[in-house]
Amino acid sequence: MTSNDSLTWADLPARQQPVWPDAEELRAAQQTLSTYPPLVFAGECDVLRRRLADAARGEAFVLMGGDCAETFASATADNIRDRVKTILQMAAVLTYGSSLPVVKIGRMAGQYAKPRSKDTETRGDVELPAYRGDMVNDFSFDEASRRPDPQRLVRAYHASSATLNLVRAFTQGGFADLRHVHDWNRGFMSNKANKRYEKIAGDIDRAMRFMNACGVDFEALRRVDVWASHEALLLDYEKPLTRIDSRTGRPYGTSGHFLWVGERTREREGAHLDYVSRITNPIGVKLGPTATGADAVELIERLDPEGDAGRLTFITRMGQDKIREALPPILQAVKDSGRLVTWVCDPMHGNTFATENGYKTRRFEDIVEEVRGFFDAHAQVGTHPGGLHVELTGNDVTECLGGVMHLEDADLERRYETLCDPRLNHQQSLELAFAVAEMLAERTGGAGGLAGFAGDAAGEDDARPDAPQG
Ligand SMILES: O=C[C@H](O)[C@H](O)COP(=O)(O)O
Ligand SMILES: C=C(OP(=O)(O)O)C(=O)O
Ligand SMILES: [Mn+2]
Repeated sequence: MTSNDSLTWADLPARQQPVWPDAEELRAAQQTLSTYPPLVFAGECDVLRRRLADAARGEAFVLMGGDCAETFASATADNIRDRVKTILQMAAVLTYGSSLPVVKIGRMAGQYAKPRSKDTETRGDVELPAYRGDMVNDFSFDEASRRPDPQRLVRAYHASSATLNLVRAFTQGGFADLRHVHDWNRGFMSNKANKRYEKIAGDIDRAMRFMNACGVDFEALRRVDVWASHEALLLDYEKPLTRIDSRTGRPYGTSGHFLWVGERTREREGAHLDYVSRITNPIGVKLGPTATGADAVELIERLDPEGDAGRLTFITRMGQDKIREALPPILQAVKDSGRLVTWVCDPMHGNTFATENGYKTRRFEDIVEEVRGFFDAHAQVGTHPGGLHVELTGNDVTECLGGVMHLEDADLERRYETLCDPRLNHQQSLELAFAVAEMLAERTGGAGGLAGFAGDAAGEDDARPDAPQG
């Protein structure tokens, strides 16, 4: 990777950017970032692009998950480990159910900036700038905390670097080896979902011991790839971290392997689409219910002109009440264009609402219903449901309603810790993986173990609101 001195950027309008109070402070922070080493490397991004191409063809399934908004304070070893473990557990369940490789991507090591519905927040008679993520300002509700501070761009780099270092240590050092499938469940509060997980882990363990006895070499399992992704929202952060790959002379965003453009910043003439059109990473664009088939085809022509499978992922976030109408025509238009993209379902962002007691939340059952609508839409059109994008944590928070614990409005205040959107807790994340594994198994013919898996579920968890049809 070489410096980005040769890169020039068009001066285009960018939505959702903070108003930095001091231009000189911003310039200094960007200068600092431009001297720092890349967080990820071009060759790694290329490998991920090939994995995403597998998912586009229906030969792999993507699991992307992590906080809505990472915070500097929560970038602790325990939190990062528990999030990685949750993703590994979900991936094991999905692989078990579908017999497909799962491409594991964290919403992690860079997810520090947020688009907001309103520029300001009012409490009582005080109005202050909205919290835009730790990369911009602090959540505390006072004037000094909410002032955008460019030094936070530099802190975000260091927090991302430390997070990525730990993720790499966990996943390359043997911790993510499938032979530790039981260990990932340790330390979590005992609940129905992880009891169910234990059964699958037992099956996987037995299969591994059988294969070991047959002389299969498991060394390759020691290393697992967990990639880093975030929304490429703050261009003042992304641009100084964009570098030229010395092998190919092409620019890569080096703040994360996979970068996406959000629903609020995907306007045609804006700086965000222009930015991702210039980098070589695999990229995503969120598509909400107002997107049309023509929009999708236009995005493909602009962002993947070379027709490079795995380059472009559409992350659809329609809402469970809209997906069955909104998604099929988009899938059909893309199919008719003859182009291949990776389709990923974000069942979170179209299903957010506020409770009477004032919490922003989502219902677990709505989330499952949107994924079901996603699978049905793909079955109807004959395209591949390529993956799942969720906001989750490994902690036992109470932010989303429902699930086997039947969390209700009154439970939310117990552990509502997110600074932006409500996340699935550990148990709800596993439950979702079970539900999606079944949808995948129906599609792929599934693993031999799936019949028992569905049977177990019906017998043990008949109280589950999303009880799978055995
Ligand atoms: O994750 C993103 C949120 O949905 C987005 O930031 C909007 O949140 P808000 O409506 O609370 O501003
Ligand atoms: C803001 C987000 O999503 P969207 O752009 O789909 O609203 C998000 O992923 O946190
Ligand atoms: Mn969010």
